[in-house]
Amino acid sequence: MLNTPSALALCSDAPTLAFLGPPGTYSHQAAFDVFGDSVHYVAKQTIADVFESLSSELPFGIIPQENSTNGSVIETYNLLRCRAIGRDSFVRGETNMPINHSLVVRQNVKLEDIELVLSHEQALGQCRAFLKEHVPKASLKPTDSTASAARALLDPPSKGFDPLKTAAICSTVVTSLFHGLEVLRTGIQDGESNTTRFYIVSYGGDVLVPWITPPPCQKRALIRVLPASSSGAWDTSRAIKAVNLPISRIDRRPSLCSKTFRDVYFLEVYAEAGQENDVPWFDCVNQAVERLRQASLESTVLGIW
Ligand SMILES: O=C(O)C(=O)C[C@]1(C(=O)O)C=C[C@@H](O)C=C1
Repeated sequence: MLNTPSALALCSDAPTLAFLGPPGTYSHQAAFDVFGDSVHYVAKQTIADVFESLSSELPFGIIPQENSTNGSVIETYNLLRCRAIGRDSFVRGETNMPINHSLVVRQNVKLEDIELVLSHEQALGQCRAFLKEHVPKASLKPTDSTASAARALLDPPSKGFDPLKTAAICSTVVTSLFHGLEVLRTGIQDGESNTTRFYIVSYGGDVLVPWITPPPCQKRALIRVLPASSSGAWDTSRAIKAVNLPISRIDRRPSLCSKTFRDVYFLEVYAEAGQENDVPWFDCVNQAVERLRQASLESTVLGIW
């Protein structure tokens, strides 16, 4: 659980880590579980800002990747298309966190007053059934993060909505960080075991990640694959055959190139239990990349961990 005052006790040479802010987001809590007092936390406004801020001065970041109820975090996969990922910045690890959402309001606001619900689009998607049943007439408005939704409730009404008729979906932690808010309902997520997986990213592939407890070596890799511009239609089975490693997930996003439906694919691969020690994992992944190249598929390793 997040424990913000301890951040003050950091030694000055601790590295910095960017997270989706403001303080009190789930990204902040997930990072704190993994890094505790071993990093300085730097809040960023959007997930894109987390990626874009990575540099030798701000070498670490945490980004939400997938939720067990609502699926892939689209914003993250859109950013993983960027050339700088796999060249300057890399995925270095992962962490899972159970997500328990609350409906938070300004003090004394009642459920029947609510006409608008603010939150990150992932959180809105994870609470669909609750919203339909309890505030069916309320409009839903996506915000940069769950904690920024809560903070907006403290803004004056001039911001385009009335905070006395608005609720935020966020963690209960925000009520101890922003005064004047209270929890109306808790445990409002649809999935029984609502969990979000986060990627830990770093600027440069070699910089030592300051885990408080180093995770066991997982032998995973994320590979971005794009059909070569000269090749014909994309054939998923060709890529799967060429990779020839177990694939735990495949994501697909528009590549934004001029050729219609020439999408970019993200393959997360892993080492089969028992086969880990035959060939070093790093070599296995590079051999897969070479096979993809031979199959006319342009690929980039976005991370090996
Ligand atoms: O808005 C936050 O609190 C976040 O950290 C982002 C995020 C996400 O994008 O998935 C993280 C965990 C929850 O799934 C909801 C929102």
